Amino acid sequence: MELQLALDLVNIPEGIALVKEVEPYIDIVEIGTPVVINEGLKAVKEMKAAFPNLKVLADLKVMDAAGYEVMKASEAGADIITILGAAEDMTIKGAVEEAKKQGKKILVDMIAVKNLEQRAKEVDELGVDYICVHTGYDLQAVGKNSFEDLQTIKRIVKNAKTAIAGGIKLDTLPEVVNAQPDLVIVGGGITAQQDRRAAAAEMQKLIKQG
Ligand SMILES: O=C([C@H](O)CO)[C@H](O)[C@H](O)COP(=O)(O)O
Repeated sequence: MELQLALDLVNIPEGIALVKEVEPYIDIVEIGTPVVINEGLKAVKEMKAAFPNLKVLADLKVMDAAGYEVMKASEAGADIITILGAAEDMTIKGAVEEAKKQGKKILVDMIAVKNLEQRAKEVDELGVDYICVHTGYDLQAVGKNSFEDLQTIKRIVKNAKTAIAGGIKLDTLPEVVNAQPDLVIVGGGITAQQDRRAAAAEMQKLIKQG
């Protein structure tokens, strides 16, 4: 099980400073969608240059023209690129094909997918690397989480690795770890804590024990 730190509400220097605090405890650093919108793929490039030993995920949430977007993110240094599960099959196939060419991985974000069982099965057959259940900020705000959805994809997915994102905190991490995803994605559960290093260290401990 791996731990991914999601950076969403920072600029590039703040992001780099934050990763410096928690580097020993994380496996992957995510350049979140808001950071990509504000800073572009330069954020991926600078993060990879600052931390060549960490995997960098570009949270592009690709919906169309995946071959081109995956190529650009790969050129910037991303190791993993996200695409939406709601995208057309041919878009997801395009992403997988380009990622293979570039030696990169594709994570499918199942945010807002209505028939999770059916879509997870379909997407799994398209050869993606990760399938991620995700409760976005808007549904977190009304008290939702993806813990049940994680059980669902653990049952359905046969080939891809499983991942979970959205509002995971230290007190809810044990429930997540119990379900044994391959990847746990945490943003505010680390970045919004007073002692980020301690939060990340504790999370890594729970994940490695699990
Ligand atoms: O993907 C995310 C969200 O859609 C904003 O881009 C976050 O990175 C993801 O939800 C993890 O962040 P937290 O919910 O703060 O843990």
